[in-house]
Amino acid sequence: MIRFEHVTKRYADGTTAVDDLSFEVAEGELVTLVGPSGCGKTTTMKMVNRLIEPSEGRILVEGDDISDIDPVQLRRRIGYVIQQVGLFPHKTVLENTATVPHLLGVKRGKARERAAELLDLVGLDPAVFGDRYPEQLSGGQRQRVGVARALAADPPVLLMDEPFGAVDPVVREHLQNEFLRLQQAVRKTVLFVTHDIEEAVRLGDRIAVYGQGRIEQFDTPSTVLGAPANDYVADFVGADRGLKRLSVTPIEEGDLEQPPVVHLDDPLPKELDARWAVVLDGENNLHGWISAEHARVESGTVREHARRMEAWLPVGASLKQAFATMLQHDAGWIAVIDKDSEGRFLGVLTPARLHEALRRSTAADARAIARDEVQLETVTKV
Ligand SMILES: Nc1ncnc2c1ncn2[C@@H]1O[C@H](COP(=O)(O)OP(=O)(O)OP(=O)(O)O)[C@@H](O)[C@H]1O
Repeated sequence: MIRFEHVTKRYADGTTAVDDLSFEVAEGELVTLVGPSGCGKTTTMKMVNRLIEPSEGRILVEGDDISDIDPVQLRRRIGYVIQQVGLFPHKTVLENTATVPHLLGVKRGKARERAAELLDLVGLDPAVFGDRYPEQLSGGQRQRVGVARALAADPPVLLMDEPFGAVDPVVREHLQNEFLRLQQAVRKTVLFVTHDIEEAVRLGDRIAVYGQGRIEQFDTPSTVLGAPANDYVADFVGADRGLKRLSVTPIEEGDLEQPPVVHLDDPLPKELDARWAVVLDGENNLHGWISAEHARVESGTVREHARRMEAWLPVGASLKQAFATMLQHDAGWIAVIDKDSEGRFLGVLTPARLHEALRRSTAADARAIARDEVQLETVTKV
């Protein structure tokens, strides 16, 4: 847990970089700090590991006031990943990763074993990359070593300052996805600084949108995109926030349409009240589809004429993935299957249903906010 209580940072020249900041990152939560250049994100982050001391207020890490902890001790409890990874150029990848545990007193052999595990975890085969030097890696690979090294001491808290800022957009997205997968496994308490709203939305359990030294909104990605707290946030998240919102809204079962369904061993259906039917196997798993026109003029069983269905997703995938899948396969609809089974068919998502799902989620957030406001007012009156 990281907790800011009324923290202000004034630099010697009078600049107030952070002004009366209070918020909390819960245990195992990933909070992204996002905002324009110079708004105080890095200052916020560096106060957590005492690279910068606050002028006022206090910060707690795992319940302890950090001003009571020796900075060196403190930094051992906190992993730190920055854009310019700062790997030791004369040490191999494995040595770089094993350095911190070794400093903490772990025996060399054990530290190297742990380092190899971590490299594996961040997607670098230690047998291939372990003995290379940093200059023999791509930018994306160096960032992965940076993440592995930050995790090496198994710190409960991770600070990440634009860790994927220096790589191209494709590698960046790849690293983000890998990092999300990793975070599911290790569940660290993470404070992640970025100036890229897309990145903030994709990674954060919650997002803090910064104005000048202050948080303008602190909420889940879908609420920030669907119901920006004020004009500043609306402007910052962009006029295309509806599109961004697609990526944080999951497909739910209630969004799906139920088209006609036939089974592989059925005779070809002669009457269908749609232009196509979904084809399922004996266990109601998705097999493919068949067009009504084709079924009417041909003979035999469904199995002989069914076409494979490539455009499908598990329930819970994002509406953005749904949209991309439709475009990729030039499909007017996509099949949605159960995520825990072998592919049990649940229904289909059409463009109209996708649009409804998007409106449903925007409306739900707007209602939730209205309810909060009502409750706050009631409390104030009492
Ligand atoms: N040592 C310093 N002395 C004086 N002012 C500083 C110092 N360090 C930062 N600032 C100022 O404090 C403000 C916040 O800086 P900070 O680095 O926290 O912003 P940021 O949001 O991380 O920006 P960026 O995205 O550009 O890294 C800026 O106006 C900056 O110029």
